[in-house]
Amino acid sequence: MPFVSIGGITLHHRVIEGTAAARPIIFINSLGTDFRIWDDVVARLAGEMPMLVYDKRGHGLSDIGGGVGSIDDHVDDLSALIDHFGFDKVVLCGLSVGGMVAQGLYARRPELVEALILSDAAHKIGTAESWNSRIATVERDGIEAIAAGVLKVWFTPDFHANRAAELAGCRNMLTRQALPGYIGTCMAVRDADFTDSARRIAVPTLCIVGDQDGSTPPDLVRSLADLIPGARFEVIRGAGHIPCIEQPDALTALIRDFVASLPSEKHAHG
Ligand SMILES: O=C(O)CC1=CCC(=O)O1
Repeated sequence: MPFVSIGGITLHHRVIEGTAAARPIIFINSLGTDFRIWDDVVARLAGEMPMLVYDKRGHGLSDIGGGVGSIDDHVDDLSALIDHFGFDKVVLCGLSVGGMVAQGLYARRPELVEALILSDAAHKIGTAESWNSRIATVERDGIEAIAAGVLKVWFTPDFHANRAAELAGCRNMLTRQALPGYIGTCMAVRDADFTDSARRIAVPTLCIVGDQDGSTPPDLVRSLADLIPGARFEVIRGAGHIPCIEQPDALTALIRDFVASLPSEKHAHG
């Protein structure tokens, strides 16, 4: 079974084999989702590069973990996973809070990171007030109470109008996350600020955003890209906060092109 227990936490993951000549990419999911959000991207990249997807703690089939949630806990898990699989260097692709976890891993263990792909992520997301209000609502009324609002920022009006089955499935994914895991991750996002460390990122970085992202809008993601020396900034048209579900072709093309541009020997095969 695709589970590993490290640092007292059991993490659910999936390894997708790819050519050993390419660096592995690790995909990190966002708040209220599990690793299935990457399915359509991983299917398109299959065979090109090794990939690892995992449910970050508190989500999917991974453990919730104890105590108050912090980005450091998520970084601990990712760091331990990289060691567990024996990767010497990886490309990290994180969505939203997943992009914060990627920034945190780079800040702690930069030698492990060849490049960063930060999708709909920022150095700081939301305000303490907005997160405290969300936490209070879900503590009182459950994730159901915020689901309609969250789905509005996740997906465009076009997705809502034309992809009813996927919308319903994503709603199930959101509302079925464990409440303590969801709340812990809200706390982690609330307390995270990578403004200073973003300025010190010294690996190739691609910042991507959906043009209709209502959570980390294009201007915010652009401001992250502006902080990171040499970062590339790309907008995906017709996407909200989760381009890997809404526009997997466009996201995959950006990932493929970015990875092919990396200077390392591992990618020299083209
Ligand atoms: O669910 C949301 O509101 C969007 C989001 C913020 C951080 C994250 O990971 O997702």
